[in-house]
Amino acid sequence: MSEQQLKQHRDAIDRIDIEILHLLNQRAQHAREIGEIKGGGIIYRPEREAQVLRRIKEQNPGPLPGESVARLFREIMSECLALEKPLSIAYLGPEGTFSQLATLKHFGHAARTVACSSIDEAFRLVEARALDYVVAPVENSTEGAVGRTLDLMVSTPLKVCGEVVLRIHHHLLRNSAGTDGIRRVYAHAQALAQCHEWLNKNLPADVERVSVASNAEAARLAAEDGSCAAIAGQAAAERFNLLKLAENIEDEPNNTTRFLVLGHQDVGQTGQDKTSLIVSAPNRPGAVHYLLAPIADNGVSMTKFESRPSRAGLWDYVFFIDVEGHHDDPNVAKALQGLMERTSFVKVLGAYPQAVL
Ligand SMILES: O=C(O)C(=O)C[C@]1(C(=O)O)C=C[C@@H](O)C=C1
Repeated sequence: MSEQQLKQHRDAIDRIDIEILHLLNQRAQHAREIGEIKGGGIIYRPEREAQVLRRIKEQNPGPLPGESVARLFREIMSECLALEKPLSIAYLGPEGTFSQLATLKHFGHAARTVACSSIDEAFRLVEARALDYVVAPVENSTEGAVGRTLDLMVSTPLKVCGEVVLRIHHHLLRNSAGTDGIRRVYAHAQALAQCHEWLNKNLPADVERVSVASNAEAARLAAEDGSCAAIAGQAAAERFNLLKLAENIEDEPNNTTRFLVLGHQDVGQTGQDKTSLIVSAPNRPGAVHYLLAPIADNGVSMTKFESRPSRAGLWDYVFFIDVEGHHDDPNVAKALQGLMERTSFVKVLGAYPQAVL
């Protein structure tokens, strides 16, 4: 390519950048005015955000991939929303955990993310309205349910208003190159379990595996001691300036964690929603089958079914159910009505848009 052709393209990019800049600010101005119309009411509108992102993906002419343009618009909306009112989001800290990554993926980088020392504390701060929303891990594709989040959902007055699905990649991290001299590997218990096969194959048997409270804590410990390594994600590697000795060491390549976003609001329909609920059933043969019949009878698909012992009575169970659709969609509303006629305890946790990113 000649110098002259290069210059032509760069001149075009310069012009386009200024156009984008003006358009972005026009967009921000509209958001600011919407903020005034809302007048101190609820600023964050998950249903509208999902519609904006879906529309961008559908209408994207390329060559940029749909996922990439959606990510860019995620950040644009995050900045526009912050002009209306900056949001504060509680997550299970410390900084650099997958929970923080999930929070940023869902709310964008203009949101203020607040690291909490436990999932309980994160819920409590939002329940007390000290922070606006909480992002809590609820299930992992290899490790299953996150029990503490499920237990908190039974009693919280908060409502589910969104979901985030995050691909989990684990790396082996150290403060110097090479695996020689590693005596110990720190990781969260779930990360140790998710990388079990890889560790068996790639590290000597006498390397001690020590579970700690979070992957970020593991990275912090490895940063301090050259004879230790950590298993953690990209964010923790960056935060503690560690080298990646091996990337993507999780045994299951499709390892994903699903998080729920909880706040104080009901979310409207978008046409591609989920509803989460908790029901109880007595410990009797056929009880669950009888209870769930209205879901199938109304053509509603169930995307999750998780049982946990109820704390109320010995051997009674509560069931965490996700169905496709919004509780105001006619078929879902009928299914819920049927459920309520068959059990004494149904708690609708919320209806929210299916994850877009
Ligand atoms: O449409 C709104 O209600 C807005 O406030 C605008 C906007 C956006 O930037 O598109 C910003 C924040 C909301 O969560 C949804 C959308």
